[in-house]
Amino acid sequence: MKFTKMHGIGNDYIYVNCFEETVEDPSGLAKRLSDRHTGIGSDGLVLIRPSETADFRMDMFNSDGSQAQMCGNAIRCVGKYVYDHGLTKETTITIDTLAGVKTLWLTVENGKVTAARVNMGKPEFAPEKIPVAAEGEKVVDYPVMLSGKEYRITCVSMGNPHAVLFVDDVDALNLEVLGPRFEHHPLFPERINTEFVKVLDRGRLRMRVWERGAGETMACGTGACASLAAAYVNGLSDYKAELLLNGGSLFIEWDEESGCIFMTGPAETVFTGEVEL
Ligand SMILES: N[C@H](CCC[C@H](N)C(=O)O)C(=O)O
Repeated sequence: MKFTKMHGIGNDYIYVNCFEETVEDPSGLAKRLSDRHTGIGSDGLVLIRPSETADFRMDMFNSDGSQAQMCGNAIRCVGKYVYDHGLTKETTITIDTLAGVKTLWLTVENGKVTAARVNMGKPEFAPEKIPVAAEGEKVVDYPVMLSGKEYRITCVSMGNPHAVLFVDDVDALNLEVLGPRFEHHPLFPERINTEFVKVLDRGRLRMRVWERGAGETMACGTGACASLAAAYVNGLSDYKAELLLNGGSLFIEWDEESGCIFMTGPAETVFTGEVEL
């Protein structure tokens, strides 16, 4: 099977062009090929497929084999892949996902896509739609006991579930310990992506993330959107901010008129290859 390795500020995936390849068991393949010793090495697997309702379809699987509704860094790379490989000549395209159809505006330099702006849709705060097993209209600045310590979380869905915490020093956190405790907490029936955010100022947020099904990644596009939304509703940021992630920056803006969040960031190709299945 042919594949292309791509990343969005270090959040790296294996991309398969399903116009040419057939993938029988994407969940099992994601687990096998994501291994950074016995596989190709990645945060997961992304299938680029035809769509009846949009220009293309993206299906995304974490490195543990679980399928996610949406992936911000991956959708920018899908936009890059389809343009660079001549599957489209358009620079405004639509990609269908389990979180609905997303619109992308591609930045082309020297004939190749270097970045994309994505309409990530509206953040969802209703607990039952995230889902979070909590009462009330929203889960904002909500106390959670974890290993004898109280944390305060704000939960948002960008199609996939997020819990955002505001902390004083993200680099001091032991995510290997803390991350799984949030990911598998009974509050989250479908598990959770957890973002740990330090507010540098109202326009700059430093973020680390423990991703559902992947562990700590270098970046998380949906998580960056959830973090901006959470910072805004907690009165900690303006409606737009630079999100400083381990792998680089994403620019996130919550458009008041449409209620949608827009994400802008780079997309890069690392290498192409073939793998024996
Ligand atoms: N781990 C996430 C999917 C990948 C999201 C992230 N890599 C992004 O860029 O949005 C989940 O299970 O919901």
